[in-house]
Amino acid sequence: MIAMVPYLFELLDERGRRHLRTMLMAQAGQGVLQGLGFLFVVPLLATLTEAPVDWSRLWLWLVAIVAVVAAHHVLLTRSTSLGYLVGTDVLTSFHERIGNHLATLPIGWFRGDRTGPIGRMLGKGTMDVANIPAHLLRHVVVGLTAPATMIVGSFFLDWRIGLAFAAGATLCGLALRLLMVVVRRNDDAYEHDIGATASRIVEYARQQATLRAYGVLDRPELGTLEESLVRQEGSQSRLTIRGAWALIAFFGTLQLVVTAVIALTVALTLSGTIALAVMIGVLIVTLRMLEPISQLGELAGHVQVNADAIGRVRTLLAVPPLPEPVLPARPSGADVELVGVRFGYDEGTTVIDGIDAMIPAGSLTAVVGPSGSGKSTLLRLISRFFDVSEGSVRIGGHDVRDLGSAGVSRLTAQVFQDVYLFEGTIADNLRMAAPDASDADLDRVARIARLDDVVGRLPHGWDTRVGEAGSTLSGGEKQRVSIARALLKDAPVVLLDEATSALDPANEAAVADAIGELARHRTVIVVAHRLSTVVAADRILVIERGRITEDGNHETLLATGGTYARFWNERVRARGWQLR
Ligand SMILES: Nc1ncnc2c1ncn2[C@@H]1O[C@H](COP(=O)(O)OP(=O)(O)OP(=O)(O)O)[C@@H](O)[C@H]1O
Repeated sequence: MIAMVPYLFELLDERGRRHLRTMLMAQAGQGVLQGLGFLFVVPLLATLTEAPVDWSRLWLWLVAIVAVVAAHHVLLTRSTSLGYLVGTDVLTSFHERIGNHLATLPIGWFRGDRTGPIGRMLGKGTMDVANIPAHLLRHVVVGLTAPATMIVGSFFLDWRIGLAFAAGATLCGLALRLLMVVVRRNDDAYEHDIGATASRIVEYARQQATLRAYGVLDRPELGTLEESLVRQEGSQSRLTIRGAWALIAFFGTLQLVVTAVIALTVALTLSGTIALAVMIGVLIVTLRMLEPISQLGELAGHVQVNADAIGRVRTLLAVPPLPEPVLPARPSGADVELVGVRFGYDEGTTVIDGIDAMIPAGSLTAVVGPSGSGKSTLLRLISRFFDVSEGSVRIGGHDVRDLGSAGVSRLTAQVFQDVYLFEGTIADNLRMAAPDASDADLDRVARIARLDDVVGRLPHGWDTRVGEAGSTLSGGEKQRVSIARALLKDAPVVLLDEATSALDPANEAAVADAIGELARHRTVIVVAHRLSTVVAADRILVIERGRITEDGNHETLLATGGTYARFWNERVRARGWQLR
């Protein structure tokens, strides 16, 4: 239970840590004072029942009790306000830390099934963690320190009663531990199922068009959304039922311990071992001890659920980021060199199988090859979305690992197959690449990327909102926005993954012109699917099964009569057929 405290320290910044430290000390003080307050009742009662009554001693104990109660209230006020403060610290620092960390993770980490759990972690997860210092920790610390003080104090009353308390506390501690283990196991399963359901719901909402196009409501190979919901309900009811049984076991143990202590105290009184006043005092202490311990039991489930949320945040923060150089290298030029590059997404698999190529600055290189041969993967390695398993990717004479992520990002601009536009206006989407770009800059790149006629046609021009993921624009229009964005970034190396989907002739011509413009003063490497792009390239690399099998320009490769010639002939045939 208390193990989560070091994790909170670990996750907070210096200011938050200071607040947490003071809060914990105030809460521990509160617990000790609560325990002492009840213990002081015993000598008070003993003094009262003496004949004659020693008034000065009686006053002394009364004053001691009043002082303890007053000090307890001061600490209670302080720790409560600090609890809210630390809760706010947690909320503010968490989103920042998680966000910063996500930005450093390899792109490969972001799989589709991670959207649900990340969303839940950033929403409910951070609220759960903030709840620990704001509400729960006080009950945990007081629930432990108050009984501990009473147990230590009870040894001064009578060692047998002290021993009985200590044995009872051990039993209750074990029952509490069992309760937390039960909650943790079942909560892990519940969180897993709820995260999976959240991912499915996101997919279900996003992919409605595809699902309806195929006349299906769901993807049966992943199990239906309904099945996910049923699984989630199942794990939720298991968590509730098993948690309730463990709680009943805890309270049963507590009642047993209390009954045993009361029976022992009465027996000791009847045998004349302890005085009647001590018995009454012990009974008061025993019954008062019940309150913080019961509260601890009732909250144990919540504490465990919230501690699990900390665990998940820690697991995320422990995912190693892409290594960054201490002193990033400075590139000279914009040529791209691949030296013995090997790579596989998963252990034991090979997608890129030893590629060597020198791509000079300012050239346009087309990469062609069968589907799945590794073309897009090559662009991802040049962008350093992943690190190579062997060999080296070099830009401007330096390994991308020595340039660092920021360096590679400055040097490269990407235009991907699946263009993703962010909710906002067309202008916002372009200014992502250059926040300070003027309206004139936007107009300039729009003309080059043939985006100007799209902007001119839309009712709100640059201020037209593109909808979530650019849903209000056509595929060709989105590509033009994406090319304009890359132009605005003005990076010396442009990596372009041409969409495989066919564009209408107007869009195709516009995109081809835009690529030509892009290539004017830049190193452009394009995974090409269109004849117009391939034929315009200075050089063509044919990739098959992760290797370069042909390397040359259009005429020489066509003359070779190999894979490229087949690719060319097939496309020409397909095009001719289309036109007829
Ligand atoms: N994120 C990923 N995780 C695991 N495997 C992947 C991932 N992305 C691609 N692959 C696999 O790597 C291989 C090469 O994929 P890649 O996308 O580079 O091919 P491609 O030549 O660009 O294909 P296409 O022309 O169809 O886009 C394929 O077998 C693919 O299944």
